[in-house]
Amino acid sequence: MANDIILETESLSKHWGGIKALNDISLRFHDRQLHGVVGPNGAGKSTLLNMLCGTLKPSRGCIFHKGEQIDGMKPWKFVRRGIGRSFQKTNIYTVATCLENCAVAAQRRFAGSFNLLASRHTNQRVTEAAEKALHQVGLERRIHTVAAEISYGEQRQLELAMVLATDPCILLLDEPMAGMGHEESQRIIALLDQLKRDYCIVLVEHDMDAIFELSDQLTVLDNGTHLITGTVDEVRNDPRVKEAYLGKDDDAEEEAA
Ligand SMILES: Nc1ncnc2c1ncn2[C@@H]1O[C@H](COP(=O)(O)OP(=O)(O)OP(=O)(O)O)[C@@H](O)[C@H]1O
Repeated sequence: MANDIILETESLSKHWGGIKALNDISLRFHDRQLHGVVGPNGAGKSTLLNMLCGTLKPSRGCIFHKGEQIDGMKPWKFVRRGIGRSFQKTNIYTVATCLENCAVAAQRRFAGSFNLLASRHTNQRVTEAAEKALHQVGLERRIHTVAAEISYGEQRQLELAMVLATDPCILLLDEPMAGMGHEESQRIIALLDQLKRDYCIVLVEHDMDAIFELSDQLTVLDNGTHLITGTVDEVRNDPRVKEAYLGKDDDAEEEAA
C-alpha cells in the first residue's frame, strides 16, 4: 500500500504575516484514488492546492512527489512532473477554439526545444494530447468550436481537458462543479468517477454529495488546521467534523437517520 503514495506533504504550512492559512498539514495522496478536501470558507483548501502545484511556496514543511522532495521547484517543473492544476475561476481563452485552448495547455508540458525538426514532432504531440484530452471529457464534437460559443458547463469540461492535455498523473481540481446545474454536475461526477481509475485526483469541492460519492479518502480542513483524513464514513461519523463543519449542513441526513 505504501508504495502507491504518489504525493505527500510533511508539516506543510503557509503563513501570511499573522494569518495561518495552513498549519502543519501532513497528507498522503495515493495513485488511482480520489482524495477529497473540504472545509468551510477560508479553511485553506486553495492554499493547499496552490502549494501542491508549485505556484505558492510553503512557509514551512515539505512536499514529496514519488518520494522526491519538490517544494521550492519552479511551477513548470511541477507541470513537467505531471502535476496538473485547474482553477476555481474559468481560465480559458474565449476567442480561441477548444482545440487551441488545449494546445496552449499541452505546450506547457511538451514544448521547450528550439530544434526545428524536434519542434515539428513537438507540435504533433501537442495536437495529439489536445485532441485526446477533449475526447476524454466528451467534448470531441466541440473541437473546432470557439470557447465563447459553448455552454458554461462545457467550459468547465474544457478546463478539465486543459489540465488533461498536460498529460498529468496527478489532477489538482479546485471546485470543478462551481456554478453548475444538477445535470451538468452529474456529468462531471461521472467523468471524475471514470478518471480516478487512471489518475490521482485531489478534489476541492463544496458540493458535499459529489464529494461523498467520489472520495476514496477525505480530508477536512478547518481554519488552516487538519481536522481528519479517512474514508467518507469515518469522516461523516467523526464528532469533531459534525460539530465543526458538516453538522451545520447535515440536517437532512440527521432527519433521515
Ligand atoms: N495572498 C494572500 N494573502 C493573505 N492572506 C491570504 C492570501 N490568500 C489566502 N489568504 C487567507 O488564507 C486563508 C485561507 O484561504 P484559502 O483561499 O486557501 O481558503 P479556502 O478554503 O480555499 O476558502 P474558499 O472555500 O472560500 O475558497 C484565508 O483566511 C484567506 O483570507
